[in-house]
Formats: sequence, C-alpha cells, structure tokens
Amino acid sequence: MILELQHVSCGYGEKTVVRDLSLSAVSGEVLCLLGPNGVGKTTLFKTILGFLKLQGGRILLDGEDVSQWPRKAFAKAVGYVPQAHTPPFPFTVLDVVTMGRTAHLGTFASPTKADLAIARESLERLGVGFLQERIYTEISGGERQMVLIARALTQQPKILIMDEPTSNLDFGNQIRVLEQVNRLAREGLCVIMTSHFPDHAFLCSAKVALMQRGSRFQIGTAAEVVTEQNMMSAYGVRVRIGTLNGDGGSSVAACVPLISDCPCPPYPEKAPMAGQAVDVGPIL
Ligand SMILES: Nc1ncnc2c1ncn2[C@@H]1O[C@H](COP(=O)(O)OP(=O)(O)OP(=O)(O)O)[C@@H](O)[C@H]1O
Repeated sequence: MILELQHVSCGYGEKTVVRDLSLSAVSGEVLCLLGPNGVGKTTLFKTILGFLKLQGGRILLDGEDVSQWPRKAFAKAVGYVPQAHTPPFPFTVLDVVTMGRTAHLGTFASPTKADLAIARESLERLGVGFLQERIYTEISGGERQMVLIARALTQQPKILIMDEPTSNLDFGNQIRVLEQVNRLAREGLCVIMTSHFPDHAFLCSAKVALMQRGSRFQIGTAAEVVTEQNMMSAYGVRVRIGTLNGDGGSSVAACVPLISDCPCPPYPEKAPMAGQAVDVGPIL
C-alpha cells in the first residue's frame, strides 16, 4: 500500500499551518516526522485521516484519492494512535482495545470471540496483557499510551499513523515501542510517526520528514536529514551526531545535544565495570 501526499496544504479555517508538502510512504517503511512544537505535525495527521478539510493538493491511497475511499474501507486500512485520549466512560482496557475491531464489524454487531482474542494478543504483544481487566481511566498515562497502541494493532491496519507514540513512556517502554514499530514495518506495515527525539529516526532506520517553520521540509534518510546543521536550524540547539558500536559489529548513530557550560564531569575513557562505584564529583 502506498500513501502519497501531493502538494498538500492544511490548517484550520482560513489559517494555513502546512503549505505545499509532498511525500510518500509505502508498506514496510517507517516514516518519522520531526519538527518543533506547533509546526503542524498533528494537523497534517488529522488532515490525512479526514478530520480536517484539505486546503490544497491531494492525498492518495494506492493511487486513489482518499476522498473517494468508502469510510469503512479507509478505517480498516489506516490505524491511528492519537497523542492523548480520555474516553467518557470507565471502560475496561480490554473494551478499549476491542474497539479497534469496530471497522471490521457489521452494523450493530458485537465483537466475537475471535475479535476479543485479537485484542488480547495485541495487549500481550506490547507486554501489557496484565492490564486487560483494569479500568482505562484508572491506569497511568504511559499505560494508556501502550493500550492505545494495542487498540490500533487490533484494527490490523495496513498503514499505522502514530502521533508521538513514545510520549509519556518510560525509557524501557519507549524502546519497546520502537522495537514494535520496526517489527511491524518488517511484517509489511507502513508506520508514520512523529517524535521529538531525532535518535528515534536512527533507531527505526526511518525515512525522515523534517518540518520547519515557514513550511520548509526536508525529506530523506535519517542520515541525510538528521544533521547537526538541520537540528540547529529546526530546534535552535547545537548537537553532535556520531556512531557507537551496536550489537554484533553493527553501529548505531546517536544525536547528542551540547549544553552550554555543562557541569557534567567527563565520562571516564574506560567505562566502569558493572556495579563499580564512580566518583561523580560534587552534585551541583
Ligand atoms: N483547533 C485549532 N484551531 C486553530 N489552530 C490550531 C488548532 N489546533 C492547533 N492549532 C494550531 O496549529 C498549529 C500546529 O499545531 P499542531 O498541533 O499541528 O503542531 P504539532 O507540530 O503537532 O505540535 P506538537 O509537537 O507541540 O504536538 C499551532 O500553531 C497550533 O496552535
């Protein structure tokens, strides 16, 4: 499946937030949208999903204008993980995740045992199966984030749009979500996500669309787009980008911010042994 944006402009009423953006994403690919707060990432997602009216250009799914796609077929094909979501009723986590099957059910039909099994499997896959009987409004923000991702997986979409899927998550869960993103792409899904961490683009070997103020866009591989110069231009922050040794002879790229007058003591050239105390000097 291929999603194409051709000269897309979008925004709210008379206000244009994103102007003349063209890009594409295909099955098996991770497309990571980077850009500062308020640049229009969520606005773009809402436009792709049909929540906002397109101001200009075209959005095509498998070559066909999305406005021509029947809503139900579109809802089956494209899953969405929003930034935050609070349902009006205290549903159980399993109920919320099973709602991901809605586009697959007939009108007035209830979820079947098979639908419930898919919902449970999605929760297990993300390592949060233990939450299934809990009340969704009573779990933590990070747990809700995992539940929303499980709901989108339950939909079994071909394209998965994730708005900051790692916000609210602790370090371990961030990495687990990125591992799932890579796994889903390997299984043939097209994942389009936003992140505020340029490193995430490297970790997902993603194609990157860097959105900057004034509707300036750069699209390319993570190595092409996540550069020291571009990070300064987009975020006003000095960074260094380098590579570290990964597993089995691989290398991983990392983007590290440079903080003026950083009080941090230098990291010892020879890494301390596990469990060995390190003198970090006075805590300032
Ligand atoms: N409902 C709305 N009506 C009018 N303007 C809006 C509305 N929602 C958002 N905006 C404005 O549109 C611009 C883009 O917002 P958007 O939420 O798309 O940015 P973003 O890149 O997703 O930001 P963030 O990284 O902070 O989530 C902002 O200037 C925002 O104030």
